[in-house]
Amino acid sequence: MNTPASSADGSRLDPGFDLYLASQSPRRRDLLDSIAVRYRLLLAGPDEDAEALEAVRPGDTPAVYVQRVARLKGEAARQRLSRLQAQHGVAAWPAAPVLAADTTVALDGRILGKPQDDSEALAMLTALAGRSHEVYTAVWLDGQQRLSTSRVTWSAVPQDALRAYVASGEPAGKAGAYAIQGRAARWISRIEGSHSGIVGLPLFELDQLLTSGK
Ligand SMILES: Cc1cn([C@H]2C[C@H](O)[C@@H](COP(=O)(O)OP(=O)(O)OP(=O)(O)O)O2)c(=O)[nH]c1=O
Repeated sequence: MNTPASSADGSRLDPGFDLYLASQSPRRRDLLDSIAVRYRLLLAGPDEDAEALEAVRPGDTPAVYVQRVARLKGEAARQRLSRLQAQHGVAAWPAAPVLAADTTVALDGRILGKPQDDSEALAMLTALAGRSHEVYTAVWLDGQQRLSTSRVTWSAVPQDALRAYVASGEPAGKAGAYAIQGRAARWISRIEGSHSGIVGLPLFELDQLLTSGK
């Protein structure tokens, strides 16, 4: 078969990027940029229910949950790529690995996802302040997975400061209602694990996946 993504001797041509990134998270894009991994976005269409993939099921531990969600995101993206290749051809959508990830925060084993509104964000932040919690990020690359687990310790934070933080808008769309790469950094006294994993894409584990496929 003659595919534009292959040379005459069958070896794969460089499509101009290293992988498809199946994520709308700007943090994941920034992290890939930081290690010079070239990506092309492969985003869910309006017909795909991204929220349904993230539903917590009875009995889920945070580790089981986050790995399932990363896998479901990755598998949905692979199907999306196949559809795009069938519609537009492999010249437009060349073969390349597909990357997906999911991040969740867990306090005493309880999953804290993205806050639905400001009051839920404040409740999450109030629970996290003055304590340690875990951040799990699962990274999925073409059917292979790695899990990054980190422990994050928050100092005690006055309620009015947490309220002001919620009002800043930063907690929206973030697991656990905070961003270690943002204003919340001033309250984090200690991390054990992976800073990039807490932000949303563990770069050591990603590199292991990228190099194990070579
Ligand atoms: C704990 C923490 C989370 N986060 C973010 C990373 C993720 O973007 C988000 C968790 O949501 P995810 O569902 O993992 O990702 P997403 O919905 O942003 O993007 P997509 O599903 O398209 O890949 O929380 C931070 O940016 N900083 C932090 O310190």
